Amino acid sequence: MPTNHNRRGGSTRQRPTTPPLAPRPQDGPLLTLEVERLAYGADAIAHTEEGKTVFVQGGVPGDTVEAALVQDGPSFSKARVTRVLEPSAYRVQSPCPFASVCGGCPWASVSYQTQLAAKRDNVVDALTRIGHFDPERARRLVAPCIQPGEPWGYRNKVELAFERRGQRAVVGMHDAGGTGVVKVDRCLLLESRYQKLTKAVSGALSYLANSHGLAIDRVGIRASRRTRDVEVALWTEPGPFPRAQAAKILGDATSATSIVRVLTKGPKKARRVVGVERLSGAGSWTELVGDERMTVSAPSFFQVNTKGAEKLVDLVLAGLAPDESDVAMDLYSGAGTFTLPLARRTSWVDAVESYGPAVRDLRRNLERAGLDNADPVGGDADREFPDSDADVIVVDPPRAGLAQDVVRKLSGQPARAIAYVSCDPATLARDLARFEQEGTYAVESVTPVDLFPQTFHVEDVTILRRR
Ligand SMILES: C[S@@+](CC[C@H](N)C(=O)[O-])C[C@H]1O[C@@H](n2cnc3c(N)ncnc32)[C@H](O)[C@@H]1O
Repeated sequence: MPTNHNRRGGSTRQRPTTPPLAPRPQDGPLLTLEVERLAYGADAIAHTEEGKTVFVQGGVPGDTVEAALVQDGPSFSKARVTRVLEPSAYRVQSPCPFASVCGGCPWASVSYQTQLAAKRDNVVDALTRIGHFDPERARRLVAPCIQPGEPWGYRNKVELAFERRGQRAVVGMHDAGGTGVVKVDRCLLLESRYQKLTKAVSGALSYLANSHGLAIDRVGIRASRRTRDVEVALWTEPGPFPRAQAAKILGDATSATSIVRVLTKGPKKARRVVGVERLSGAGSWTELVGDERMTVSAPSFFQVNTKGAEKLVDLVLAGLAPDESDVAMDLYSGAGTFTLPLARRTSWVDAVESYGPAVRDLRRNLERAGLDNADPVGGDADREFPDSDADVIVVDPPRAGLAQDVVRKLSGQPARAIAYVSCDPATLARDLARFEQEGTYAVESVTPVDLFPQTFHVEDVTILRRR
């Protein structure tokens, strides 16, 4: 019996038509599995008769499937659904014809209400297992997962992978197995008016790459329905590059308002950005988040779900209730998603962000908004920890979470409350346990927000209140 889904929603009873994936020559033996639940990851979980855990790609809780073994380790195995023998009531037909081959939407066949319930369960599970919170308290702390917008067409950004196959170049999405690239005609995760941009960019770049033999690491596309800005960013190593041709071909294919080249150096897994070249148009991309106008350069972080970002801002402001006499702190500020709303509501904001271009974006965004009561500092949040007493604090670190020293320094602050925005339940759970050990702040609430429907990812806003 699946544990982490609910039974709401008539649409959950539709039968799947996504074609099952036939066994491949490299696959192992076929297993018959009953899929139990969704974990924090792309695959669902089942067990063999002997009790061994199997991570099942393409499985939906409640399904009985035939699955090909693709990896058999000592403590767990991995398998891939080749046939759905008895579909779960929570299996839906994905509207995307590429869902079974593209790696972008591993939960596309899971009903949306089941996705929301599983995300909350995964956060409760992380707090209990990793943060060692009492299970009953963890369940009380974690709110139901909020749906900020539509479960499809929510993204303002997609990334395309680039693969050379002999003389040809293929530009598309990473495949579901994570080993290759699949071409997709349209990506249903993008805002509806921009879904065909993937095909346009892929076609233009395949042509350019074939005729110029150029290599590209990846391609970022950002598109805003609100400002109508479209940016195409080509990530490449420094060196000769057909700049004018790239600008012309991509411009004709996409009508982009900005085309840039992001220059990177270093080993594949640890590439460093060493510069951004404007090939045509604005050289940056602008989105509206609530009342704020946010301009970001291609390598700067920006939430991919604009309505979701607005929900995060609402939750942070509701939890902190800042007022005009307050001093605020915004660590890991990026281009200012939280800095600007805080600056409008408080007397002063100390912002810290390690990535240079994002600090420049933040300065520009503040200046354009006419806000001069914020101090954006470039550097590591620990080393550049503001030398001020804050009344309210926002932290929004990357996946790795907070350094232990940052938790210690935050715990020495006199603030009324801290809003911790997190994209990783495991590091969030670890850090919340550390906060409670420090003893100054107690976790008041954890609210999951679904910024990434059709995937296992979840964003959380935690409010820590001074004891
Ligand atoms: C999840 S993003 C949040 C950005 C911003 N709050 C927003 O909502 O757009 C995390 C940010 O932390 C920055 N960052 C990463 N490591 C950092 C560090 N050690 N100190 C300060 N900032 C860091 C990243 O460059 C990125 O902009």
